[in-house]
Amino acid sequence: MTPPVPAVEVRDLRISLDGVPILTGIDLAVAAGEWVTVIGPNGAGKSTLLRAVGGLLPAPDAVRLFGTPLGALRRRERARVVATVAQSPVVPPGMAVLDYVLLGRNPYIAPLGRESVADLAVVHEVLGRLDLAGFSTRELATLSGGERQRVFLARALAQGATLLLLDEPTSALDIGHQQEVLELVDQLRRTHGLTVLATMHDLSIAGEYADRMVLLAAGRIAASGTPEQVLTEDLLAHHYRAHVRVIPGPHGPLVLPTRPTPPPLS
Ligand SMILES: Nc1ncnc2c1ncn2[C@@H]1O[C@H](COP(=O)(O)OP(=O)(O)OP(=O)(O)O)[C@@H](O)[C@H]1O
Repeated sequence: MTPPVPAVEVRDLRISLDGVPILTGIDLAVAAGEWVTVIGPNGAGKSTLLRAVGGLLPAPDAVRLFGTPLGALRRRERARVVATVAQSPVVPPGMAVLDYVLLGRNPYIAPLGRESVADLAVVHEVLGRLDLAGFSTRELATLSGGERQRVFLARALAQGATLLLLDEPTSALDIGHQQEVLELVDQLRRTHGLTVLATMHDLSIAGEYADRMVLLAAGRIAASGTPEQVLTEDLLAHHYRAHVRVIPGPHGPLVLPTRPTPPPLS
């Protein structure tokens, strides 16, 4: 039997930016329906990896989405397959929330055409799911950081792509909204077969939702495997230079930062 085609297949990905090597020799496969979270210290290359997988950096042959090389997908085709929530998306000045989320439907609207009733229905449904219905006429720039982050996710969900790339999707959210958003993504994964490739700095939350994790350090994969295999005190101490305790939790390891013993007062 031939193995199923992965949603994401990255082979020997090398990215340099302004002549500086950022990613070197990355190999990664994400199965359809899987949730993989990339962790790693600041500057490790996590966002760069997501941008390359999303087609926002040139990697036409090193990345395949559902078996098709990125370079063979036209922009509109690509947008129906993969939706990205960037770390700090551009906020168009003066744009209302509803119009911004409607941008997610562009891959389905003919050039110079108008959105259909079905497009608007998708947008309203997504706004409702993300607790944003009351914000639809508000100017996006006036929302709080957390409200805006939910709008960015809403736009990606309205895109109807089967692969979601989430770069720090919950960094501005309070713990209630963090759980709400991640539970929604997980629910969509189960009901709609979404595949998720995410980056996160909150390691305990990352481990609770991911099937597999990848630890990126200095542009290379330093470890990958289940959350239990990657979230170890030794790996985190080595790559983050952090003092942590890792204890078993009900849905994955819990990573607790612990202060190093302070020197005695002289
Ligand atoms: N245009 C550029 N020219 C040179 N270096 C760049 C450029 N863009 C990004 N970099 C560098 O690439 C490295 C990886 O950046 P990236 O944003 O992918 O890291 P990250 O792991 O997502 O970090 P963080 O956790 O801080 O968000 C960083 O050292 C960054 O300074």
